[in-house]
Amino acid sequence: MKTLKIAIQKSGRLNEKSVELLKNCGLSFENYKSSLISPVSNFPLEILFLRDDDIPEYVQDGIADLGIVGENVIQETEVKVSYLQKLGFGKCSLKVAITNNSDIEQLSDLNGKSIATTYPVILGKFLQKNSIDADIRTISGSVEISPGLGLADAICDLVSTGGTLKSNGLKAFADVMSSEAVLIGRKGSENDILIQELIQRIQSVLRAKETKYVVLNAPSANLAEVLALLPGVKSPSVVPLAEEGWVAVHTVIPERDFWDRISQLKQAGAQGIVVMPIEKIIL
Ligand SMILES: Nc1ncnc2c1ncn2[C@@H]1O[C@H](COP(=O)(O)OP(=O)(O)OP(=O)(O)O)[C@@H](O)[C@H]1O
Ligand SMILES: O=P(O)(O)OC[C@H]1O[C@H](OP(=O)(O)OP(=O)(O)O)[C@H](O)[C@@H]1O
Ligand SMILES: [Mg+2]
Repeated sequence: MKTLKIAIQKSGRLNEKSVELLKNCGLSFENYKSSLISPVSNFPLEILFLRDDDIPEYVQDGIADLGIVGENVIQETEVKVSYLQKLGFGKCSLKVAITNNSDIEQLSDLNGKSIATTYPVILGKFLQKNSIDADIRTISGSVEISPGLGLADAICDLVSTGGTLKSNGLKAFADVMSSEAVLIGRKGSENDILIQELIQRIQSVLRAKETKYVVLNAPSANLAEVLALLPGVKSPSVVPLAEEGWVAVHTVIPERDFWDRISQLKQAGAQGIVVMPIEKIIL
């Protein structure tokens, strides 16, 4: 039987979440820091642990069938791969940032300036699109210190909390792209049966992450009002309680409108609300 290969980051921002996602998909493997390849014992899959920069090309060239990597790295390496699934972690933005005391006020002020980055390809396209003629200084890391060292007038780097910019006396100036981790495959690989199975497992984990299993008690007289607040996977389950005139309602509700709903439910007479995490939702 064919064995798939999936490339994930060996260490760094995406490693832990990538391993966690695969484990949550029911895949059983050892995550030795020293080994660069790990077989999955209960699915025809091998996991390759790589530098994230190499993952898009490995997938494009068929050395790995699948990869988990940030969209920023895919765009920078200009590979031709299929985006199979956004994964909801590793969220960040690529931004141009300037020093707090900079005289740069609008995009056109970047003309003639130097910008340090580890993303010369994406930045080059952004500058071209905005008809800006600036000098791109490609460096391999610690980009945020370059204006302080007099190496560049501005930087283009990844930002999430903004803490690194702030601690280096910089402020965000322009958004270049937003990014998150994605599952990629070779062009056409989405038709492969094993890959489809893996995507389905990943989707069931992601769906479950976005939702909570809620059990609550409510007076039967208020049931209609409570049910109107609870869209279930299909329809909420209603179970009579031992105490006359009360029911227990079981349902699945999206995390994003969770708190809103909880307060509305309480107003509608719901009590003893228990919220539980869900491992998988298979549709
Ligand atoms: N501050 C951040 N918050 C959230 N996600 C981030 C952040 N910084 C980077 N990322 C995402 O995580 C990916 C990996 O970041 P990391 O800093 O570990 O990369 P790296 O140092 O290039 O790692 P490698 O050693 O594998 O080359 C980035 O390409 C980006 O998609
Ligand atoms: O906005 P913040 O939350 O401060 O995050 C931004 C920082 O995160 C990334 O680096 P990382 O910490 O991954 O280290 P690296 O530069 O060694 O890759 C990025 O290159 C920024 O420096
Ligand atoms: Mg890298």
